[in-house]
Amino acid sequence: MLVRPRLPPPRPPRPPPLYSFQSSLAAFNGQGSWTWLYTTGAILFGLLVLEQTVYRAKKRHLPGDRWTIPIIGKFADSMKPTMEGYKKQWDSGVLSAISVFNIFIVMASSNDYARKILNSPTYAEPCLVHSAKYVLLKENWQVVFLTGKDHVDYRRGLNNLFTRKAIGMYISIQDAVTRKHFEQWRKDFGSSPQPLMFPARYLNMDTSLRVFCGNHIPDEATRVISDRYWDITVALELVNFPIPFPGTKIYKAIQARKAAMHWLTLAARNSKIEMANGGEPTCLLDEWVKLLNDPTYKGKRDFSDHEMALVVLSFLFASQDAMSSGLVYAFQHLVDHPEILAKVREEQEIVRKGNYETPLTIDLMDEMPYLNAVVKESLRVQPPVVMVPYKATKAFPISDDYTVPANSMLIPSFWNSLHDAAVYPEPDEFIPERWLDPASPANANPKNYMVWGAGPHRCIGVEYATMNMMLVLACAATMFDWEHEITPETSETAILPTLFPKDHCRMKFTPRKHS
Ligand code: HEM
Repeated sequence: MLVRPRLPPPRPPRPPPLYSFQSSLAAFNGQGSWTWLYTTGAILFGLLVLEQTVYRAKKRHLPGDRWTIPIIGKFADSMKPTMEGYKKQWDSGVLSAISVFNIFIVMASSNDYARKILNSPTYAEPCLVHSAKYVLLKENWQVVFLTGKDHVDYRRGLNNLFTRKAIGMYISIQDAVTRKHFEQWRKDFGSSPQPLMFPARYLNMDTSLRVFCGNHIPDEATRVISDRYWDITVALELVNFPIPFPGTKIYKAIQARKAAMHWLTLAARNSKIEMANGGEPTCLLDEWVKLLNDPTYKGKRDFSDHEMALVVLSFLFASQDAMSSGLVYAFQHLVDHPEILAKVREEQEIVRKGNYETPLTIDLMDEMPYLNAVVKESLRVQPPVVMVPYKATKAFPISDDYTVPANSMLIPSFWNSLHDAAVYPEPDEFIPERWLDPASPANANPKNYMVWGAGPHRCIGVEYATMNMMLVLACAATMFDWEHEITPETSETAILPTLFPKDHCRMKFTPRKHS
């Protein structure tokens, strides 16, 4: 008998796969694939045309590339900025346009336009690079980096920390810290030229921390914060990998900020305890706590330890790189102009009468107009901060024929103001004498001197920074003979984004013998 094999029941038909590589490949050979390709291509093309159209509509007649590089714009240039590149941009027009990752940027290079941006708080406010909110903490924007009336009120309170009386106290701290560092410099720089940049940065950090926090933090803290602060500096470059993955610059900067905030918060707490116990102020935090405890003080309110630490952190952020740049270039200008260094020493001799061990005071500093002119001129020739980023909060009619579109970045730059030959004849030359004649074009045009910015956000630390630079130079001029090793990179500029000589200024200091 023939037995028929039993057939399995028929399978239900398989549902079509959601995605099949084979079927896609096959489809590519069919009609639908071309439609898909054409559509995608058309969308991409449309987006690229839209990008160019928007760029050109915003740029209008301003100088700048006629077409922007798709998506990235001038990203490559902003990764490796050079002074030559900046100068080319500034000289291309008083207002000029660029685009980076579709952020439309208007650069203002004339004195009038730079000042107009800084003095138009209803249209423009300071903005920081993307990484800043990670590095300096988001809540800093609620308490320190304010704008408008909130900023004016907050700043009024902080101005009390930079009165002449307070600066007088800070000078004695600056003097002691500087002399301590010079003992070390004697050993480190004595035998052969060494790069000055990092020792100058450490000196500045140590001085600032002692001025701000006094003895409320231990010595080890100033070293830790100083060493790790470099991670913050490099993370605040114009362009950085935007997400703080472990190992990225922003990640390292966040760790550095956490270390700094730990010590700064402790300092605020210690200062409050000491002032509550009747102590006399010996640093900026003490001055502040004492002011807040004064029942007649109008700006009285509670400041948490954390908020006070944030303020000190923002002072460090605003001062550390700029002060270090200013100081390194001041050394370089003076050592390269021995006749000017000789005049600084002559003035020191007259004012201090050979008594170089006695600490400097604010009254003695008042008697050093030549040294003051040296600092002013050095900062003019090589300004630490050449531009500051602002943002147009609404359409900003900056000139009769151009309105900056809302949300554009606006970058007032100071270089051309500070190198204007009509105000500073021989603008690239280091000539402190131009500040000594009250009728000189330099003194007659104070609005050109944009080293400290202008308007409501003008630097709060002008006197503090000037005094500190004068003090360091006064001590170094009298304690050491200086030598400078010129290298092929001496006259090249590193943009970090404050300016430094590319070779970090190689100096030798040997103890000076006084007759
Ligand atoms: C050579 C050293 C320095 C230079 C060249 C410098 C330059 C500047 C510039 C250009 C601005 C921006 C101004 C604007 O937007 O109009 C600024 C703001 C500021 N600077 Fe300085 N600065 C220096 C040192 C310091 C020091 C020592 C401190 C702190 C003690 C400090 C604290 C600040 C603060 C808090 C701001 C923001 C002010 C605000 O938004 O109201 N700076 N500085």
